[in-house]
Amino acid sequence: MSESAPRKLPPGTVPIKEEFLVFRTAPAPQPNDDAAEGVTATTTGRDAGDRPVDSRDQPGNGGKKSWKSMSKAEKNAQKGQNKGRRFKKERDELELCWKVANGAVCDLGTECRFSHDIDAYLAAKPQDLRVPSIDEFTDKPPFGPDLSTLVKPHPRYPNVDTATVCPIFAEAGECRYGYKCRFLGGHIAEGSEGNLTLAQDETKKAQAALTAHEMNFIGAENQKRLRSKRYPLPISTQYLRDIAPPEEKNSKPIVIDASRLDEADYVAKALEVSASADPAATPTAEPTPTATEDVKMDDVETTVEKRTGDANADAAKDTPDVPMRSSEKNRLDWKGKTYLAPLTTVGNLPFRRLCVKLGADITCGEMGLAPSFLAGSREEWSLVRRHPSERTFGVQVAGNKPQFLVPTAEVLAKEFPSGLDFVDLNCGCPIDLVFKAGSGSALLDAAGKLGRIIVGMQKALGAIPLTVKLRTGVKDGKNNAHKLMPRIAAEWGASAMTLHGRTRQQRYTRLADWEYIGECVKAVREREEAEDLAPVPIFGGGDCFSAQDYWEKVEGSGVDGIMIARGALIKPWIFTEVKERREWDISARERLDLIRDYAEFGLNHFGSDTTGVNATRRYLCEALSFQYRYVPIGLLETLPPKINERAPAFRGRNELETLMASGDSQDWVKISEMFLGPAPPTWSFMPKHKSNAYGSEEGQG
Ligand SMILES: Cc1cc2nc3c(=O)[nH]c(=O)nc-3n(C[C@H](O)[C@H](O)[C@H](O)COP(=O)(O)O)c2cc1C
Repeated sequence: MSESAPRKLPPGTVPIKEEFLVFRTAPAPQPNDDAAEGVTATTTGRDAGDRPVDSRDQPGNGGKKSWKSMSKAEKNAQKGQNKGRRFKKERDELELCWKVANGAVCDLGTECRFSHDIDAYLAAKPQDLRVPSIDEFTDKPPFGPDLSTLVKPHPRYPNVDTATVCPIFAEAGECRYGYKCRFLGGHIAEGSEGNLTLAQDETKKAQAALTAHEMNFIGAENQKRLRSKRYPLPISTQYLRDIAPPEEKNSKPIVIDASRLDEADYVAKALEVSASADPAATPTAEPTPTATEDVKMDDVETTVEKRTGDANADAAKDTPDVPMRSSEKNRLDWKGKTYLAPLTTVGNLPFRRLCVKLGADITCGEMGLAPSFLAGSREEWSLVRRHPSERTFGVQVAGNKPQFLVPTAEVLAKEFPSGLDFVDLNCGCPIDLVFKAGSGSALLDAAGKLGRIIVGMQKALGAIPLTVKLRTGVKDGKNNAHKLMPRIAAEWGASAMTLHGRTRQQRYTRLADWEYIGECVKAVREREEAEDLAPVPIFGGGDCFSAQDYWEKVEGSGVDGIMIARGALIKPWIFTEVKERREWDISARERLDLIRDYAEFGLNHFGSDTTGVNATRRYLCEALSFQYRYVPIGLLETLPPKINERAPAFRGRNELETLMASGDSQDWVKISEMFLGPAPPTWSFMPKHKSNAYGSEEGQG
């Protein structure tokens, strides 16, 4: 409770009503979004000496050393990312063979290194879980039901809860995790000998082909062909020959060399590509997700014909240096649509699915690295996965030269002619290792190369449109997007552009430059008009945090829409607000219901076995590491809320709301346990940015 209020809040503080403020008014530490995106202090050329006043300077921080009393080395160790964090894969103690787990016979027989004894496995297996319905929750501790007690244990298999519902079975009519599923009681039947068998729901299975199966699987054979450089790349080979300097053109054969993976390797490590911990991307031993490649969504089907190999063949015959016009491709009709920005780690498929449910029209996968795609990396190809609910979906690729990016585009187009609505070229990534390799935002300062990349990728993609995501420039005071963007659209033929209104050097603490975004839109439109070209969609990005903000920025700058990133991470319902042009005072229970949705989507994607449950838990905690930053708008003196304001310590309108505002990573684990059952004793969550790892010294009331 507020003991010393009223006190004047410092400028830049979230205007929380006095009755919700707790004993002190110092704002919470500014969350480090640069670290969350993967940007280090060296990227920005600034030290964290400009760290805002934070609660580590306050007494009562759990016995930890105060910020002021730390040595420089200790401060350095505290700031930025938790680089050493690792997430261990949780497994069952007794490992059951995947074939047997699915009711099949294992050809390896006694040679198989996994158990074939279902009864022994079920006896040793941790007990079933269930995702409680939202009606079982209240606003007061303990908030939800005790998941350690099974509702209706099976008479002979006491670990199996016959009252549970398996989220995968509920959607797909079958569960690919079979006996290994932690929601097994949701899909068992009694065998003739009193044994357990696996149930199937044929009606659901038929429906699921259109609504539930994820799309865009490259397949093991293609990965192998990529790895061994046997994947045919006629369009790229021709294009790279055509753009090669005259002395090289005829002398040596063009080799698309994806074996030079040192760049990709270290970048991938630095980025901690989310899929590396994604059990859905794990190989052969685990179940192959149900039929996917030939699943087509209704509306996608209509475009299939337009995107057949013929378009590719035509592209190959084109004159090499003449860009393919966006008018020759599937047009992107993006006006008035909402766009969830690509987000490494946190913009995974379950999160995108949640945002789609809440109104996001366009979604884009996490950034993947072109050399890793070409090396057939399983993790990279898992980033291409799409849920059928994603109506307009693209994948994002980063790379430093046509030799990587054009072939990657060719493989994408060949493998997923109906599974991708666009491919996005990353020209904005600020991360040191990406930038220093000449990828991401480094391309902003390499116009000639950028042109060759865009023209080549457009050709290789055939009917699939290429879009480009930019920052305003590399260095502060040296914006150059206004010069590049008209060329990207009019000269090189990209089909859409998105512009994050910051330079590479600029940190999130300074606001995006929306006036400059407006100047860039104007420059593009002038050039298009002068050359009688149809306008391509331009989306702006930066700091959008409310419906009011969205529409003011759209109207003020002339963009066709806004690509939302952190706003969606903190409040995924921002898409509903934008569409309905209202600010939503969402209740804590409504928010909890969205967390429940995320848990179910996560189990569907990452898996419902022990490994999948804990991968879901990990990504749920990653999501909560942003969502706790939401200050309920019913607590505010004035609207709209702003993303760059810092929250003073506050309490919610009830205990659940207070819990959801906790910055303590242990509380995020606690929330995950409400839906996923107790975290294993060996499991821990370390957030990406250290300000969170420090725990909730703010004392949320
Ligand atoms: C955690 C995080 C991950 C991001 N990952 C990517 C990415 O993979 N690709 C990309 O182009 N931008 C990425 N970005 C940048 C965002 O897409 C967006 O351009 C930027 O955050 C500005 O928008 P905002 O102010 O709405 O957050 C990331 C940003 C954050 C905070």
